[in-house]
Amino acid sequence: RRQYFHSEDDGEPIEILSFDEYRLANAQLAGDKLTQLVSSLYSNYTEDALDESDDESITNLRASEGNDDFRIRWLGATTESLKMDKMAKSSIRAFQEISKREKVVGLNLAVGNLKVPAPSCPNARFAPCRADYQYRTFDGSCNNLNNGWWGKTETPYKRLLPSEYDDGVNIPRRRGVDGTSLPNPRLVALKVHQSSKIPTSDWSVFLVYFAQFTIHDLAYTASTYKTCLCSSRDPDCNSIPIPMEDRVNRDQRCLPSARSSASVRDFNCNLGPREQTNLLTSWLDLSQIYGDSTSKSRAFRTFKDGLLRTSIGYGNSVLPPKRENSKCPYGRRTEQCFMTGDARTEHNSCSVSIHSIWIREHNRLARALRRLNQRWSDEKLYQEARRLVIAEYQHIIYSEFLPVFVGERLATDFGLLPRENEFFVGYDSTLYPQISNEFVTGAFRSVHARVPPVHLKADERLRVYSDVPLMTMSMNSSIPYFEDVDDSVFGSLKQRTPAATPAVTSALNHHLFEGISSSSKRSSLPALSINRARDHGIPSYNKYREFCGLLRANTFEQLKEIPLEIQNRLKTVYKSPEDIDLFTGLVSEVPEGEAFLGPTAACIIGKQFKDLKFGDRFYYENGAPSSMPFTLNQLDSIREVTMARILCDNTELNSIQQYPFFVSNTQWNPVVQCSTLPQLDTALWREQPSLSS
Ligand code: HEM
Repeated sequence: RRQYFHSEDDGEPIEILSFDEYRLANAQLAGDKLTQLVSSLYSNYTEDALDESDDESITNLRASEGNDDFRIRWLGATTESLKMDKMAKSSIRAFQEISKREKVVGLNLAVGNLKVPAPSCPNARFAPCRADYQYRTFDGSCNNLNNGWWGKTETPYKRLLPSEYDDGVNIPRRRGVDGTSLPNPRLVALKVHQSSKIPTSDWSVFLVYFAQFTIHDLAYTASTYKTCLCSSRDPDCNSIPIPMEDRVNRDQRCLPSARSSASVRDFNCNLGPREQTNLLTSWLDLSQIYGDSTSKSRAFRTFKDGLLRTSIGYGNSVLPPKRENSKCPYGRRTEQCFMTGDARTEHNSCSVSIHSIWIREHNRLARALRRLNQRWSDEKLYQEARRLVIAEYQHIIYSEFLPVFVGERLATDFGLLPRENEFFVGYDSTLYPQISNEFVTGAFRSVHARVPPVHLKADERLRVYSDVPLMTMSMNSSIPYFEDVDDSVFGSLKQRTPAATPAVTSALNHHLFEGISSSSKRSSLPALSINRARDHGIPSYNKYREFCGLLRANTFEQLKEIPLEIQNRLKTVYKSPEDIDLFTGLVSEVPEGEAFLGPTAACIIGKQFKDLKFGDRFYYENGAPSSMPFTLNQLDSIREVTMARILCDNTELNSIQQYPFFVSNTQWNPVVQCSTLPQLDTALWREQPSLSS
């Protein structure tokens, strides 16, 4: 049985009873009495939560940002996510109140079958779905016709393992197995994630930025939207004190960090410990391009011939539309920036370019469809081009990206590889498709350890002409207007990623946000990631080893997937393998065979992409009538599309290596002429005249 500590009473660990165990132990409360008690208390608290008028954070948010939804999103909070935060915190307070009243210290009412009473239950406010609507909704709702909110924006993450908060429900994980404090996250960043000279690999840096592009489609964790000073006692602040050993940060007292916003467990009204909200849709649906609400999607459209809005950047390159009359998210130069479905796109020039390439692909296909189907309306052209671009993107994810990222063996075991012919028949409407908390706070973040310190730039003939330090090419929204961003993608095709080690490059480990943050002098990305997972109550790495079929280690020596030298580094900060933080453990592993990531990260990611394939009614290979399938001929043609072809069709490249996720070599990844690569046969989308016309 797990042991927890009460927030007010840091002394003795207490045992947590599940709801059913509690019922058994307290016969006088058997039956409905306890449920009634919860309901009445909960209603008191949530009535408060639903009253928006006194909601300070929502008012502040609107006051500071006006009605600029794009900027508000960038800040990591929305009106909905802040409302949910309030409601979830009310439910946590109700648990604490009940546990106090019943004088059962540590009773975990969060475990069991207690329900949020209507009307507070989010599902009670959710409109029914239309089964006959043939396209994906923008906010991801109604993909699953029985559970319309699954995969929708602003819904909770799921978990692979139960949360472990310090008090069982809310306070960040902060103690190890022996009850003493876990190591300071910044100390772990210094001792384990210290950068050193790292060998390179055959994977290209393009793989790293394609991964980032994917996460900008899948997950963005809602924040409590607090400005945290080092002296702040706000429970939403969870800043990291500076350890004595930290010479870089002698001029500041902490690395400020606000907690992620709280969420209830799900929309079916089940109560539970604190969860976190994903602001984005769970689906692989290019929501970062098309927007994740109907209103946002409209801001990206020209409403003519199905085209997306664009702007022209340096060297005549086609970029996302410009942001008018609004503050830019990042930058030392903030006079010009643009508008995307996910403002994190503006993180660096490589992701700006990848983003623009998919917008160009949409417009390329919309024009081709228009040539074939003169009578199609703007709406039809837009939706059909959107459906087709999402299909190409999903095909690249499942046929090229995942076999490299998680390895061919795991991709096969999880059933991720596309079929060679015929339709896919595995759609499972009972599969819960939410992004998992572990995927976003641990596994996908492990790519931070593969970001190189400098970035190559190359011309369209793939000739490298300069290298740029990471921090110069990132966090500057105006870059696309004074340099050709596509050169960053060309450079990334030529550049090798650092090999898999726990080292995180100095720009991210020691100089994050330097010169651009108003609340701190600088920060540390691995320290923030470790701290974030504790904020989310994510259990230790060792438990995920077991979850993924690896040995749960009793000693550091049993961590066979981690090299001896790294085991020794881990021992300098952790007292037990049971305490190792998820991010730190994942990046310490050596990848198996051909995989880019270690076995535990690959397992968490493989499982997620399985859910996103088998649980997505609109998955491009799905042949069921309810998915509005492509014809088999169209599907075969989509299966010909490759990452290389997309890059050729939408940039100035005339030649490229066959597999862009690897740097080129003469044996199995030669540079080939674009014209030799297979191409989508758009003629298959010519609408046949119906018999009646
Ligand atoms: C190139 C430089 C990069 C910078 C400066 C950067 C910076 C950041 C920052 C500041 C956070 C939030 C940390 C927190 O407070 O929890 C974050 C989160 C994250 N980053 Fe990066 N990152 C970079 C590259 C990447 C890449 C290449 C990937 C590829 C997969 C990636 C994946 C993620 C993920 C999955 C999260 C969590 C997102 C969320 O929970 O909303 N990042 N990154």
